[in-house]
Amino acid sequence: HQFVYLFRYLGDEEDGVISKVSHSQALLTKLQQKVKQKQKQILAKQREWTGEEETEQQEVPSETKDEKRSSEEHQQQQKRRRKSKTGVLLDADSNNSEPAGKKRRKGAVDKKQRMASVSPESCRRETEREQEVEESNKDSSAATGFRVLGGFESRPVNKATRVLPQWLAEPDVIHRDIKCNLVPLSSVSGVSAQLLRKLEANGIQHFFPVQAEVIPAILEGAQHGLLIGRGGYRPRDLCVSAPTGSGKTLSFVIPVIQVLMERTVCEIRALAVLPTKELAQQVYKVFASYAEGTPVKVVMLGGQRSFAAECASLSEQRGSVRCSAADIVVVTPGRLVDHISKNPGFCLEHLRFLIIDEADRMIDSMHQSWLSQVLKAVYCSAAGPEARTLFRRTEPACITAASLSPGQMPLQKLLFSATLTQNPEKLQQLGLHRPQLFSSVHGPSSSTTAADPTHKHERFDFPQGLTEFYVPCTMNKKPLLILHFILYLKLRPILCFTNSRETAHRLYRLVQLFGGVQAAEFSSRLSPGERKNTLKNFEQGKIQLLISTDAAARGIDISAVKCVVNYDAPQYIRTYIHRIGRTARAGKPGLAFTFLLGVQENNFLRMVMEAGSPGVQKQLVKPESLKGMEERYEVVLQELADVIKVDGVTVATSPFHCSSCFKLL
Ligand SMILES: Nc1ncnc2c1ncn2[C@@H]1O[C@H](COP(=O)(O)OP(=O)(O)OP(=O)(O)O)[C@@H](O)[C@H]1O
Repeated sequence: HQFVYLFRYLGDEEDGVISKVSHSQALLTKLQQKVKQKQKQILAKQREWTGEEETEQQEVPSETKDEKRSSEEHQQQQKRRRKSKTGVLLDADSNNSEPAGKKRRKGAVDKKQRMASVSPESCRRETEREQEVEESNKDSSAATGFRVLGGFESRPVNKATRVLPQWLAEPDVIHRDIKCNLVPLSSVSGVSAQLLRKLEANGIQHFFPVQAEVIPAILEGAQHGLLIGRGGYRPRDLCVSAPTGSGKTLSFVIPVIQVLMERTVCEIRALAVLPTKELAQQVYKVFASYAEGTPVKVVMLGGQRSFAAECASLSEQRGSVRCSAADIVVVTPGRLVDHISKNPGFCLEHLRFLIIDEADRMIDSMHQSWLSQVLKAVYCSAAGPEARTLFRRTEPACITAASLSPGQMPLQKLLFSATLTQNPEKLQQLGLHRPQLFSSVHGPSSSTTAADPTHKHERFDFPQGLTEFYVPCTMNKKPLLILHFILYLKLRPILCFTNSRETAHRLYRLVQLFGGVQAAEFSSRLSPGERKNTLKNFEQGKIQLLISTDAAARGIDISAVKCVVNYDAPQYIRTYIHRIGRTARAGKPGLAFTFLLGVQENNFLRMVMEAGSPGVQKQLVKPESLKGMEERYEVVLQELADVIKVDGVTVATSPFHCSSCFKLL
């Protein structure tokens, strides 16, 4: 294009030379002259920028006004072209606002900095490469009169290594093997006889490894009373990453009740935030059970009752004084924000513990800004008259002699998850104070990988008693497989996960129509009351097959679940870990099956192995094993189409969306 442009430009200009030599030769000569002129101009301008005397400029024949304009236009066009091709200017440009000399100096500095940050060997290679490019540029410049741009060949780039903060890279290790690392209750000091008796009464003879590590750490932070931590400093925030079913709940319930047992003030001093109503209900039950018989009061705010009823449950009349009826509040983020903003009686100024269970999921729900609202409510008295009271607290800042006197009521954050993120940017959103991480390791062979901060994939712990299988299948065999598991292999109760509530509902209807299995569904199609009853029935053994969305994937503790089936393969490793973690809890054995279509096999197996799974075994089900059910299945599919129509399930949102495709369910 540049050539075409220049030829056209030169062709418009008639002069006497053209009549003597051939047209093309004349054009070429003219072109070379123009290029030389341009180079001289650029050189002159560079000198001008660098403060040198402009001498050669005068030797350049002066251009007519039109030529100048055309030349400028040409430059502009070239510049635009270069920009659009490479995104950057590759040559010294007189229209550039940055002086060329300055550019050169900057380039040299950049290069120096680059050189300083790489190894001597790569330094040498880079210099050699640049010299080669320069040499070839010189040769071609001499031959053609053009400056040849270069240096576009692909070069190896030094990989950036991920460096974790020390607290994440070097955690306090929790033993993964529960059974071999049970700790006698009496070995953990600081737990009152009353709580120990309660533990024993609930069938707990030993502490699990996570409890033996975390309970003393929380108690230590409150050893010198509620006001100060060890050595007079604010206690460190704690993060706990331990496998599903390893007993994380008791590792915060016991020490928090222990610390708050001396009921010095009637105020909310612990807040446990959980992502769903069902989980909040479950944790509330554990808190309530261990707080019974102590002065500590626990209140649940999950939206099951009216807002007014929840407000009333938070305060009580003591003579003429109204005070908090709750020491510990268990809450979901939505309801928490409602109480902070609409309930004037909801006071967090005395909050000592903020427990964030399923912390990675809670970080993802940070858009609800629940944490910033909690912190605002916690530190709101700093500027008011209460600022002079014993419980004065200010926003955490640098520790100075002045900031430590008088003592402040600290707020300690306690984070728990089986899949705690290692992403420092995500964790930063929580504003952790000198965090301490407790984490389990993956066994001797892979422990170095787990601790290796440069490892590309996040690795997690899998429950020890768990055996993982995958079942290769086709879409239309999936319902038959689940029926086969229940009716012939007698694997029950089964917790079965689908990726959508529509699939959960249709599968539930199909199993119902097929008969012979007590099934139920669990998803957002159900009201909170219905979900609560369904879980209760499942726990009591009244349901053999519970077909659920990921609503039941996290935290739900039902010890009877012997088998988890991923009817739909999970998309994310975290989802997989939480789903399969509904079985093999508390060191018990459990089975997890994942139904995989041919196209899913490789990706799924890679994802699971990279996450640190000890291995997923292939489980083949012979087609003959399903033969006996096929006739009935065909009949049921016809009935199902009508049932689904009545139920009003949006067929279009489903992957099985035409009547013939119901066969694919
Ligand atoms: N020391 C113990 N001895 C016996 N059973 C225990 C002990 N600690 C906890 N458990 C039981 O282990 C089960 C799992 O505990 P918990 O629900 O706290 O696990 P978790 O680590 O929170 O799991 P998830 O990550 O799935 O939420 C519960 O039924 C609990 O009662």
